[in-house]
Amino acid sequence: MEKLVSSWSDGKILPESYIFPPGKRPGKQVVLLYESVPVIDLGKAEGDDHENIVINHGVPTSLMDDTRRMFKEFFVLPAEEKTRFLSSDLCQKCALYTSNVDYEKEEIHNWRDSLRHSCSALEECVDYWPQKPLRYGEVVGQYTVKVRELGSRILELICEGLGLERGFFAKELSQGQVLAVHHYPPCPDPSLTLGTRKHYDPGVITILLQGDVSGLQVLRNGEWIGIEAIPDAFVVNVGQQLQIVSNGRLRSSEHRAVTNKNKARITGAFFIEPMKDCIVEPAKAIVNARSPAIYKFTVAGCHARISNFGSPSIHHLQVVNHGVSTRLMYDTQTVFKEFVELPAKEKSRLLSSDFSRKFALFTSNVDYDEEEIHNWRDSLRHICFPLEESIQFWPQQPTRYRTQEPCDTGIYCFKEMFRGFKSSRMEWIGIEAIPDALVRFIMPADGCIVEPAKAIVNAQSPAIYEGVTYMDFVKTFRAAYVGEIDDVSESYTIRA
Ligand SMILES: O=C(O)CCC(=O)C(=O)O
Ligand SMILES: [Fe+2]
Repeated sequence: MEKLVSSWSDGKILPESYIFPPGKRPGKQVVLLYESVPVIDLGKAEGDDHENIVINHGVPTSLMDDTRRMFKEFFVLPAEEKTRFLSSDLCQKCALYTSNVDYEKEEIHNWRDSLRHSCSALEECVDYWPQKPLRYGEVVGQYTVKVRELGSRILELICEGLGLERGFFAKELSQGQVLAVHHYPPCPDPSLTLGTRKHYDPGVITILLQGDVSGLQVLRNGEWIGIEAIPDAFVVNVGQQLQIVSNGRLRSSEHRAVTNKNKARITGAFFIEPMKDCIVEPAKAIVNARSPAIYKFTVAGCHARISNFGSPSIHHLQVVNHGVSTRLMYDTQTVFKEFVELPAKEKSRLLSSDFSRKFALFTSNVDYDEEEIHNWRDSLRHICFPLEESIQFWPQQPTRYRTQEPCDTGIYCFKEMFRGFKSSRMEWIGIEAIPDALVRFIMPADGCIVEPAKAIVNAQSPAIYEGVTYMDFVKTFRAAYVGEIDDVSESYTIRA
């Protein structure tokens, strides 16, 4: 067993075995902090998938502080006190190791030491935990009980969101509970190494206590984004086995931890996992003919990677807990309905098959005259962005259609829901209202070049499509629509 980083590092030398290859290093660039990690306020119970920051979580701040103190006191103990826990066998009830348990096999090491112990059932494990500092068992014991309660509440919310019966996760799917305490000593050059290399958490959920030093980063759209350390908050990660159980509706995201030049960072990751041998599979209640299972079952103990039936890409998402009030959604539908019920004369003034207009009411499709068979629908389509400029082109009847007051308007919700897109390249936003359905499109601005994102294209994964201006893309799209060409994406595929 190699020595702990903290027992040999003087903070000045970074051995070669810790230097990651160029493409895997964090580099020197400043990583943006994630501005909008969804915050679950358990006073209000809202959230979404991936990472969430949880506040009002019911774990007393004093207990969080005491726990962090215990972690710190453990790691500053003299080396000989810690030696007896050294082990790379994760089946041990308590193991202290450096980098990873497969230190011997890995080429490059993580700049960290970790203490990992099981927490369930507490009475059975606590005696195996460190005896020093003296209050470790008492304080960390209480902490794990509270975090476990928090985990149960979050899992109940997830049940509700997924439409599963209460208590779905309460038994074997969440009986495994493990705490990993990571110590990242100050590192001579954080740009060259990693504290925790990129990975997905394998379990159901992870409740991470980041403390007061940031370092956690998540991969979003090919870019690493930092999650700010808020001492009183937890970061909750969706694990890969929850991704399976939710049949892909909740997604686990790749993350890593970077090191810090001046400060030691100590974090506590509480993993809620299925019991070994428990069968993990898409929940039967959410799998049906329209939404078939996309994952095979796997046995928890053997779980290494998600086994996937088909393509891992998401084509459609259903969003719940989206922040648009039910009242507002209902009002929106009512306003559409009122529009549809207006006398034909009133609406005929608005008929147009010209999509370049800011507003068009049409039947079937804009190319009605050319198509052989029509769709059984009438549609209203108008631009929504920027709202202030486009709203004047919208229907004047019913009068509420244009209202911008929050809460009793038909359209305000979209402004709320898509606020975030204002600064992006996705400028052209249209909506189509069909009596019973509403479709909102978010599209690039006309001149915008649409191409594979540079950050995800590289030698191993070269671009498979060439870039195209959005305007040209629309022309090809229409040609495919009327059957002049077969497939839009084919037109832009780069041939070897
Ligand atoms: O220490 C951190 O910030 C992340 C730790 C982590 O991702 C893990 O233990 O799975
Ligand atoms: Fe993790």
